Amino acid sequence: MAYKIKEIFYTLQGEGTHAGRPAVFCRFSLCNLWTGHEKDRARAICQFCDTDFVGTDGPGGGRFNTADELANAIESAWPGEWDDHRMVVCTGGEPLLQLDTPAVMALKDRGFYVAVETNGTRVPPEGIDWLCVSPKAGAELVVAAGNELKLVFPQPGADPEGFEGLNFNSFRLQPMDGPDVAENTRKAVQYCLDHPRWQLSLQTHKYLGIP
Ligand SMILES: C[S@@+](CC[C@H](N)C(=O)[O-])C[C@H]1O[C@@H](n2cnc3c(N)ncnc32)[C@H](O)[C@@H]1O
Ligand SMILES: Nc1nc2[nH]cc(C(=O)O)c2c(=O)[nH]1
Ligand code: SF4
Ligand SMILES: [Mg+2]
Repeated sequence: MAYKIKEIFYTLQGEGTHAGRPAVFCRFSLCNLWTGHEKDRARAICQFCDTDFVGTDGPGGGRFNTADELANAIESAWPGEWDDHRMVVCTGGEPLLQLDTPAVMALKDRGFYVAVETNGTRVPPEGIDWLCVSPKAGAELVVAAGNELKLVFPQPGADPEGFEGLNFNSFRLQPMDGPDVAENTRKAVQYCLDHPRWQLSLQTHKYLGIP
């Protein structure tokens, strides 16, 4: 199967438990909750997306015909040394529309710790090392277990209490970026203080001005 990839780039994981860790980001094209076109945003299921995942025209992006081709491109974005620390973050768009077992295995064969950022509407393939699920109001959640549940907050129709019984090791609130980010950050801080099972996840790359 061919993989449509928007961009491949090396940066620090900005969010969640692994914030600060160097990783290659592989951003898959396509999402099942929004076309990615601004004209469709108001009627999308997920309306607050901060990401351009349309097409294959970003740095390092393209169509990769096999899992090995994709994994080779990701490997070539990792700096030459430090091979013991290889990490890839598969994101998008919605990576689980395309990421399959052959791709995960090709990455693990090359020594990568494979992390995935998903909206939780698709069953993940075997072999993922770190699964971060970010549920969206109005979208059926089919992934009820994983490493990290990272809820964009506040989201009318997706209150944190609704997810507390799921099988995750870490529960995070990430302030919704956009015009109200300052207020959303204050609300997320207060929610964590009042409900200590929840920890704050900041999008640190945005504060740092890195990709
Ligand atoms: C662009 S999404 C791609 C992966 C997947 N489709 C998902 O939604 O989890 C990557 C992460 O950014 C989060 N995100 C998207 N838009 C955001 C926003 N406006 N503010 C804060 N986080 C946002 C998502 O919830 C997800 O955790
Ligand atoms: N630095 C950085 N960290 C991230 N963590 C999750 C991201 C994403 O878009 O999925 C992201 C991103 O786009 N950049
Ligand atoms: S599910 Fe993820 S990629 Fe899709 S529109 Fe929402 S935040 Fe963006
Ligand atoms: Mg991002």
